[in-house]
Amino acid sequence: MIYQGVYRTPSLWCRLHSTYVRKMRYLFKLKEDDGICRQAQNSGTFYLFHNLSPFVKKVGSKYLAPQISVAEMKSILGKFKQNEQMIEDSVLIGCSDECMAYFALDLGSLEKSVIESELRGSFTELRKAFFQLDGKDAPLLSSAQALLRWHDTHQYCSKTGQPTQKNLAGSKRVCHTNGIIYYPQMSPVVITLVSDGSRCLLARQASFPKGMYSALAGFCDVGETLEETVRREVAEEVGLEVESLWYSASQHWPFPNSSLMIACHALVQPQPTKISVNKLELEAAGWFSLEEIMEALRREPNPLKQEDGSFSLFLPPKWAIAHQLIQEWVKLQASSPA
Ligand SMILES: NC(=O)c1ccc[n+]([C@@H]2O[C@H](COP(=O)([O-])OP(=O)(O)OC[C@H]3O[C@@H](n4cnc5c(N)ncnc54)[C@H](O)[C@@H]3O)[C@@H](O)[C@H]2O)c1
Ligand SMILES: [Mg+2]
Repeated sequence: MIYQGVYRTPSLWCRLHSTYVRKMRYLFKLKEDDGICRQAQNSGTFYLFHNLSPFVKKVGSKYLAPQISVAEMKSILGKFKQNEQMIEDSVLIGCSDECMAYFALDLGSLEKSVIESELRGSFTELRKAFFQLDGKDAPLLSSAQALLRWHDTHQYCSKTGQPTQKNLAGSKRVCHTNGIIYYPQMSPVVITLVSDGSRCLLARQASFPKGMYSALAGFCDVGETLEETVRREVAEEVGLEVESLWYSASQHWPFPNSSLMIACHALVQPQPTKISVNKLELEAAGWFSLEEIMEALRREPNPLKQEDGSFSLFLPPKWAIAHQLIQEWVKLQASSPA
């Protein structure tokens, strides 16, 4: 009872809870209550997409993701003679410290160029814009795209074949024929930086930009623990046995679909450390010294052709969790006895 009373008295509510707790409780209510979510849509802001490409503005070498007001949204929909109810197709992706809700909406059914000239920006592939996005925009657009994609591909119940309906916030879809509730999914992926104590192991797939090497990554199989996935992937991809491992951090990753990247460090026995590369998975893999890694960290994350035609080693951009793993490994080397 006290709890409910507090909820209804905003000033007391604000005094009793930190900004973070207030935001989380507010988002929870929006996901649970379509009525409150509808009100939030009428005062919130919108990140726009067109067939899953986010709307961005280029400022110098950076991309910014503008938040479109509900008034602007209504004006755009009016220009296309679309019903304002289309706003309800949006999905909730967060809120400001003042509890103003952020939504994402895909306007793929409307003419792209008209929206672009109206709002003076462009719908740009997320892969192209991702690494030049502002620190706050990248995770928002990444989860927004993942959520919009999931709704687009889960329009029908896989049991009955009947249409499913999203709740206003987009945190679930329901098949009203049999009551099955579908929740957005993501695939767990481990990403592991293997070390032998003095060197670290990096690998590249043929699809990577020339010269880029990263930590080993792999999807979790059903039933596996994270530890089992790390051990299996290292054995599968480079033929080594992990001796010990520890968790570092995690990151949502939008490519090619929605993944939860779980980053770990792993140690293998110092001897033998001969790599046997699984050519079905990787183009190349190798051990790199601290000096080589430090030099690569100073380089821009772009292909750089050398005189002999080969490409200089470069590492994933700062945003990628692989980069953070490498930075941590460098710090660890500096702090551990020679
Ligand atoms: N954020 C980062 O720093 C970073 C760095 C490296 C890789 N990654 C990501 O890690 C992911 C996994 O790496 P990988 O490609 O080496 O994985 P992987 O070694 O498991 O090999 C990929 C193969 O696994 C199979 N697979 C099994 N489950 C799958 C699923 N749920 N979705 C798609 N394929 C599945 C497919 O056959 C696919 O070709 C990639 O999507 C990549 O974008 C992120
Ligand atoms: Mg892999």
